[in-house]
Amino acid sequence: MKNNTGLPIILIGGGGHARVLADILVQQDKQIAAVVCPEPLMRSPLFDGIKHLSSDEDVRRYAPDEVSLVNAIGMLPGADSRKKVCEYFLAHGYTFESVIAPTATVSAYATVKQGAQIMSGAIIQAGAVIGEQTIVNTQAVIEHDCQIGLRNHIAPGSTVCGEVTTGNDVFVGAGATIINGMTIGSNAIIGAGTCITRAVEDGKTVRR
Ligand SMILES: CC(=O)SCCNC(=O)CCNC(=O)[C@H](O)C(C)(C)COP(=O)(O)OP(=O)(O)OC[C@H]1O[C@@H](n2cnc3c(N)ncnc32)[C@H](O)[C@@H]1OP(=O)(O)O
Repeated sequence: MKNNTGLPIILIGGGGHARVLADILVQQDKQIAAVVCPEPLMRSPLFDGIKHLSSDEDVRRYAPDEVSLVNAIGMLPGADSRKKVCEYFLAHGYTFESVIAPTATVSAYATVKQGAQIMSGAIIQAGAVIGEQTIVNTQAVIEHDCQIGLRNHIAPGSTVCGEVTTGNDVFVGAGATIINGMTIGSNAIIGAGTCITRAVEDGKTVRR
Protein backbone atom coordinates (compact mmCIF):
# COMPACT_ATOMS: atom_id res chain seq x y z
CA MET A 1 0.00 0.00 0.00
CA LYS A 2 2.71 2.47 -0.94
CA ASN A 3 2.93 5.03 -3.73
CA ASN A 4 6.01 5.59 -5.86
CA THR A 5 7.60 7.91 -3.30
CA GLY A 6 6.83 5.40 -0.55
CA LEU A 7 4.70 7.98 1.25
CA PRO A 8 0.96 8.05 2.04
CA ILE A 9 -1.02 10.31 -0.28
CA ILE A 10 -3.20 13.28 0.64
CA LEU A 11 -5.76 14.20 -2.02
CA ILE A 12 -6.35 17.94 -2.17
CA GLY A 13 -9.97 18.27 -3.32
CA GLY A 14 -13.05 16.12 -2.89
CA GLY A 15 -15.08 16.62 -6.09
CA GLY A 16 -15.47 14.65 -9.30
CA HIS A 17 -11.83 14.84 -10.37
CA ALA A 18 -10.79 13.69 -6.89
CA ARG A 19 -13.03 10.63 -7.10
CA VAL A 20 -11.63 9.69 -10.52
CA LEU A 21 -8.09 10.01 -9.15
CA ALA A 22 -9.01 8.04 -6.01
CA ASP A 23 -10.37 5.27 -8.24
CA ILE A 24 -7.01 5.07 -10.07
CA LEU A 25 -4.99 5.16 -6.84
CA VAL A 26 -7.13 2.43 -5.26
CA GLN A 27 -6.69 0.26 -8.39
CA GLN A 28 -2.95 0.73 -7.97
CA ASP A 29 -3.18 -0.32 -4.30
CA LYS A 30 -1.84 3.02 -3.11
CA GLN A 31 -2.51 4.40 0.34
CA ILE A 32 -4.74 7.49 0.54
CA ALA A 33 -4.21 8.92 4.04
CA ALA A 34 -6.68 11.81 3.77
CA VAL A 35 -8.92 13.88 1.49
CA VAL A 36 -9.00 17.67 1.93
CA CYS A 37 -12.31 19.38 1.20
CA PRO A 38 -14.00 22.32 2.97
CA GLU A 39 -17.48 20.82 2.39
CA PRO A 40 -18.80 17.46 3.59
CA LEU A 41 -17.47 14.71 1.31
CA MET A 42 -19.88 13.30 -1.25
CA ARG A 43 -20.96 9.82 -0.14
CA SER A 44 -18.85 7.48 -2.20
CA PRO A 45 -17.41 4.06 -1.41
CA LEU A 46 -14.13 5.45 -2.79
CA PHE A 47 -13.80 7.66 0.29
CA ASP A 48 -14.92 5.06 2.86
CA GLY A 49 -12.52 4.89 5.78
CA ILE A 50 -10.39 7.80 4.53
CA LYS A 51 -9.77 10.70 6.92
CA HIS A 52 -11.51 13.95 5.94
CA LEU A 53 -9.53 17.16 6.46
CA SER A 54 -11.40 20.42 5.95
CA SER A 55 -8.67 22.95 5.23
CA ASP A 56 -5.24 23.34 3.65
CA GLU A 57 -3.91 24.28 7.09
CA ASP A 58 -4.86 20.79 8.34
CA VAL A 59 -2.41 19.34 5.81
CA ARG A 60 0.40 21.34 7.39
CA ARG A 61 0.18 19.13 10.50
CA TYR A 62 1.94 16.57 8.30
CA ALA A 63 5.58 17.35 7.58
CA PRO A 64 6.46 17.64 3.86
CA ASP A 65 8.57 14.47 4.10
CA GLU A 66 5.74 12.45 5.71
CA VAL A 67 3.23 12.66 2.87
CA SER A 68 2.93 13.12 -0.85
CA LEU A 69 0.16 15.32 -2.30
CA VAL A 70 -2.12 14.77 -5.28
CA ASN A 71 -3.77 17.92 -6.63
CA ALA A 72 -7.31 16.63 -7.06
CA ILE A 73 -8.96 19.94 -7.90
CA GLY A 74 -10.23 19.96 -11.47
CA MET A 75 -9.37 22.78 -13.85
CA LEU A 76 -12.14 24.54 -15.77
CA PRO A 77 -11.80 27.79 -17.73
CA GLY A 78 -11.57 30.82 -15.44
CA ALA A 79 -11.00 28.83 -12.23
CA ASP A 80 -7.63 29.20 -10.52
CA SER A 81 -8.05 27.07 -7.37
CA ARG A 82 -5.88 24.29 -8.79
CA LYS A 83 -3.07 26.75 -9.48
CA LYS A 84 -3.35 28.36 -6.02
CA VAL A 85 -3.21 25.00 -4.25
CA CYS A 86 -0.19 24.03 -6.29
CA GLU A 87 1.71 27.24 -5.51
CA TYR A 88 0.76 27.22 -1.80
CA PHE A 89 1.99 23.70 -1.07
CA LEU A 90 5.11 23.90 -3.24
CA ALA A 91 6.05 27.09 -1.37
CA HIS A 92 5.77 25.13 1.89
CA GLY A 93 8.07 22.36 0.66
CA TYR A 94 5.52 19.66 -0.24
CA THR A 95 5.79 17.35 -3.24
CA PHE A 96 3.04 16.49 -5.70
CA GLU A 97 2.82 12.89 -6.83
CA SER A 98 2.26 12.12 -10.53
CA VAL A 99 -0.65 9.82 -11.31
CA ILE A 100 -0.68 7.63 -14.41
CA ALA A 101 -3.75 5.42 -14.89
CA PRO A 102 -3.06 1.76 -15.59
CA THR A 103 -4.92 2.02 -18.92
CA ALA A 104 -3.00 5.10 -20.11
CA THR A 105 -0.31 4.50 -22.73
CA VAL A 106 2.83 6.53 -22.15
CA SER A 107 5.79 6.07 -24.48
CA ALA A 108 9.06 5.16 -22.81
CA TYR A 109 10.44 8.09 -24.83
CA ALA A 110 7.99 10.66 -23.43
CA THR A 111 8.53 12.75 -20.28
CA VAL A 112 5.81 13.20 -17.66
CA LYS A 113 6.84 15.86 -15.17
CA GLN A 114 6.17 15.98 -11.42
CA GLY A 115 2.53 16.15 -10.39
CA ALA A 116 1.11 15.52 -13.87
CA GLN A 117 -1.99 13.33 -14.14
CA ILE A 118 -2.49 11.00 -17.09
CA MET A 119 -6.00 9.63 -16.91
CA SER A 120 -7.60 6.43 -18.22
CA GLY A 121 -7.09 5.66 -21.88
CA ALA A 122 -4.93 8.72 -22.58
CA ILE A 123 -2.05 8.27 -25.01
CA ILE A 124 1.28 10.11 -24.81
CA GLN A 125 3.54 9.46 -27.77
CA ALA A 126 7.34 9.44 -28.14
CA GLY A 127 9.18 12.70 -27.60
CA ALA A 128 6.23 14.41 -25.89
CA VAL A 129 6.81 16.37 -22.67
CA ILE A 130 3.92 16.84 -20.23
CA GLY A 131 4.45 19.77 -17.86
CA GLU A 132 4.17 19.79 -14.09
CA GLN A 133 0.62 19.51 -12.71
CA THR A 134 -0.90 19.11 -16.18
CA ILE A 135 -3.99 16.91 -16.55
CA VAL A 136 -4.21 14.78 -19.68
CA ASN A 137 -7.76 13.64 -19.20
CA THR A 138 -9.65 10.52 -20.26
CA GLN A 139 -8.77 9.30 -23.76
CA ALA A 140 -6.97 12.49 -24.77
CA VAL A 141 -4.11 12.02 -27.25
CA ILE A 142 -0.81 13.89 -27.09
CA GLU A 143 1.08 13.09 -30.25
CA HIS A 144 4.82 12.85 -30.83
CA ASP A 145 7.15 15.67 -29.79
CA CYS A 146 4.48 17.93 -28.25
CA GLN A 147 5.69 20.27 -25.52
CA ILE A 148 2.78 20.69 -23.11
CA GLY A 149 3.35 23.39 -20.51
CA LEU A 150 2.76 23.74 -16.79
CA ARG A 151 -0.76 23.14 -15.34
CA ASN A 152 -2.58 22.60 -18.64
CA HIS A 153 -5.85 20.68 -18.74
CA ILE A 154 -6.20 18.64 -21.91
CA ALA A 155 -9.83 17.61 -21.48
CA PRO A 156 -11.37 14.22 -22.36
CA GLY A 157 -11.20 13.04 -25.94
CA SER A 158 -9.13 15.91 -27.30
CA THR A 159 -6.34 15.37 -29.82
CA VAL A 160 -3.12 17.34 -29.81
CA CYS A 161 -1.29 16.48 -33.03
CA GLY A 162 2.48 16.23 -33.39
CA GLU A 163 4.92 18.99 -32.42
CA VAL A 164 2.36 21.27 -30.79
CA THR A 165 3.69 23.61 -28.09
CA THR A 166 1.46 25.01 -25.33
CA GLY A 167 2.26 27.64 -22.72
CA ASN A 168 1.23 27.46 -19.07
CA ASP A 169 -2.32 27.17 -17.69
CA VAL A 170 -3.83 26.32 -21.07
CA PHE A 171 -7.29 24.68 -21.20
CA VAL A 172 -8.08 22.46 -24.20
CA GLY A 173 -11.79 21.57 -24.12
CA ALA A 174 -13.30 18.14 -24.58
CA GLY A 175 -13.04 16.77 -28.10
CA ALA A 176 -10.95 19.67 -29.42
CA THR A 177 -8.29 19.05 -32.08
CA ILE A 178 -5.07 21.02 -32.45
CA ILE A 179 -3.36 20.32 -35.76
CA ASN A 180 0.36 19.60 -35.92
CA GLY A 181 2.96 22.25 -35.25
CA MET A 182 0.64 24.84 -33.65
CA THR A 183 1.67 27.09 -30.74
CA ILE A 184 -0.92 27.84 -28.05
CA GLY A 185 -0.15 30.75 -25.72
CA SER A 186 -0.35 30.71 -21.92
CA ASN A 187 -3.82 31.00 -20.37
CA ALA A 188 -5.51 30.32 -23.71
CA ILE A 189 -8.88 28.54 -23.68
CA ILE A 190 -9.75 26.20 -26.54
CA GLY A 191 -13.50 25.55 -26.53
CA ALA A 192 -14.87 22.03 -26.55
CA GLY A 193 -15.03 20.61 -30.06
CA THR A 194 -12.90 23.34 -31.64
CA CYS A 195 -10.37 22.59 -34.39
CA ILE A 196 -7.28 24.80 -34.10
CA THR A 197 -5.47 25.45 -37.38
CA ARG A 198 -3.67 28.70 -36.47
CA ALA A 199 -1.48 29.81 -33.56
CA VAL A 200 -3.42 31.04 -30.52
CA GLU A 201 -2.13 34.04 -28.57
CA ASP A 202 -1.75 34.23 -24.78
CA GLY A 203 -5.07 34.57 -22.98
CA LYS A 204 -7.27 34.10 -26.07
CA THR A 205 -10.49 32.04 -26.03
CA VAL A 206 -11.28 30.18 -29.24
CA ARG A 207 -14.53 28.33 -29.87
CA ARG A 208 -16.11 26.79 -32.93
C1 LIG B 1 -14.08 15.36 -16.88
C2 LIG B 1 -14.61 16.68 -17.43
O1 LIG B 1 -15.79 16.87 -17.51
S1 LIG B 1 -13.49 17.85 -17.89
C3 LIG B 1 -14.43 19.24 -18.48
C4 LIG B 1 -14.55 19.29 -19.96
N1 LIG B 1 -15.35 20.46 -20.31
C5 LIG B 1 -15.17 21.17 -21.42
O2 LIG B 1 -14.36 20.83 -22.24
C6 LIG B 1 -15.98 22.41 -21.53
C7 LIG B 1 -15.16 23.53 -22.19
N2 LIG B 1 -15.86 24.77 -22.18
C8 LIG B 1 -16.26 25.40 -23.29
O3 LIG B 1 -16.09 24.93 -24.41
C9 LIG B 1 -16.94 26.70 -22.98
O4 LIG B 1 -18.20 26.67 -23.49
C10 LIG B 1 -16.11 27.93 -23.35
C11 LIG B 1 -15.06 28.06 -22.27
C12 LIG B 1 -15.42 27.84 -24.70
C13 LIG B 1 -17.01 29.17 -23.48
O5 LIG B 1 -17.57 29.44 -22.27
P1 LIG B 1 -18.40 30.81 -22.09
O6 LIG B 1 -17.64 31.98 -22.63
O7 LIG B 1 -18.81 30.84 -20.67
O8 LIG B 1 -19.58 30.60 -23.07
P2 LIG B 1 -21.12 30.49 -22.71
O9 LIG B 1 -21.37 29.19 -22.01
O10 LIG B 1 -21.56 31.76 -22.04
O11 LIG B 1 -21.76 30.41 -24.15
C14 LIG B 1 -21.76 31.53 -25.01
C15 LIG B 1 -22.23 31.06 -26.39
O12 LIG B 1 -21.18 30.27 -26.99
C16 LIG B 1 -21.65 28.95 -27.27
N3 LIG B 1 -20.57 28.04 -26.97
C17 LIG B 1 -20.06 27.74 -25.75
N4 LIG B 1 -19.06 26.86 -25.87
C18 LIG B 1 -18.95 26.58 -27.17
C19 LIG B 1 -18.09 25.72 -27.88
N5 LIG B 1 -17.17 24.99 -27.28
N6 LIG B 1 -18.25 25.67 -29.22
C20 LIG B 1 -19.20 26.43 -29.84
N7 LIG B 1 -20.03 27.26 -29.20
C21 LIG B 1 -19.90 27.33 -27.87
C22 LIG B 1 -22.86 28.76 -26.36
O13 LIG B 1 -23.78 27.82 -26.87
C23 LIG B 1 -23.44 30.16 -26.35
O14 LIG B 1 -24.15 30.39 -27.54
P3 LIG B 1 -25.46 31.31 -27.58
O15 LIG B 1 -25.00 32.68 -27.19
O16 LIG B 1 -25.93 31.19 -28.98
O17 LIG B 1 -26.41 30.72 -26.58
